[in-house]
Amino acid sequence: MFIEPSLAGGRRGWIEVICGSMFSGKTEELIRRLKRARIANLKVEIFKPVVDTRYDEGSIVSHDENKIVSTPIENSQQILLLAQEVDVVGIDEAQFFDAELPNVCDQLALRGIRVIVAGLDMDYTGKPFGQIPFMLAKADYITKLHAICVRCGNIANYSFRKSAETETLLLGEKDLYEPLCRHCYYEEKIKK
Ligand SMILES: Nc1ncnc2c1ncn2[C@@H]1O[C@H](COP(=O)(O)OP(=O)(O)O)[C@@H](O)[C@H]1O
Ligand SMILES: Cc1cn([C@H]2C[C@H](O)[C@@H](COP(=O)(O)O)O2)c(=O)[nH]c1=O
Ligand SMILES: [Zn+2]
Repeated sequence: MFIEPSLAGGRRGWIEVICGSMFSGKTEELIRRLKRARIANLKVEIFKPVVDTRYDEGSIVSHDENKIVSTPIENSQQILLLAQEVDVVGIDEAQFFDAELPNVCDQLALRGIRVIVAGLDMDYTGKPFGQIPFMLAKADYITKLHAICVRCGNIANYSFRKSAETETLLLGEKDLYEPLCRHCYYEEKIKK
């Protein structure tokens, strides 16, 4: 389990990245860290891309319906304007943000802000997703989570798309995606 670094020795910003497949617990872990920051009386702001309209427009919501209020934004630069006087910034579904995201997170960390970014590390084809690989390169702390493979029960790091659509951005849940281990993922891919 991730334990917050000590703030002793003055205020220093840093970047945490939580990555993994769908259903691996990224949103739950993000919410857990943000709630603990609030318990510590830190000022927290939470952002998600406006394209993610699943569940609730004004909150981030986990697959188990654990939720926390967030601000939907069009682009990553808006975070710089909206995150004034805050101690902690949380960003969910970060794979959907634009190419400025790593730079924005660097600037926030330089302001002394703790930045916690959660997102899918791979898209449905198994390729690195959006800015997440760049965020992993910049991160001070990385947590990779795993779901459970719905075919064999091993740990899953792939998000298998069940439908034939080929666009990268396709919002969905269990209707469209299932978490699979490497072995089961490639077995399914061959069948397609
Ligand atoms: N195959 C699965 N493996 C693990 N968790 C699953 C699975 N299917 C459903 N879940 C549920 O999803 C929850 C994680 O949801 P969430 O934090 O929203 O994940 P993520 O943001 O990574 O998609 C788990 O606590 C569990 O209750
Ligand atoms: C793999 C993959 C996923 N998506 C979409 C599907 C969901 O709406 C989100 C991921 O949500 P989660 O909190 O990680 O479960 O992303 C996509 O658009 N394209 C993909 O390749
Ligand atoms: Zn499997």
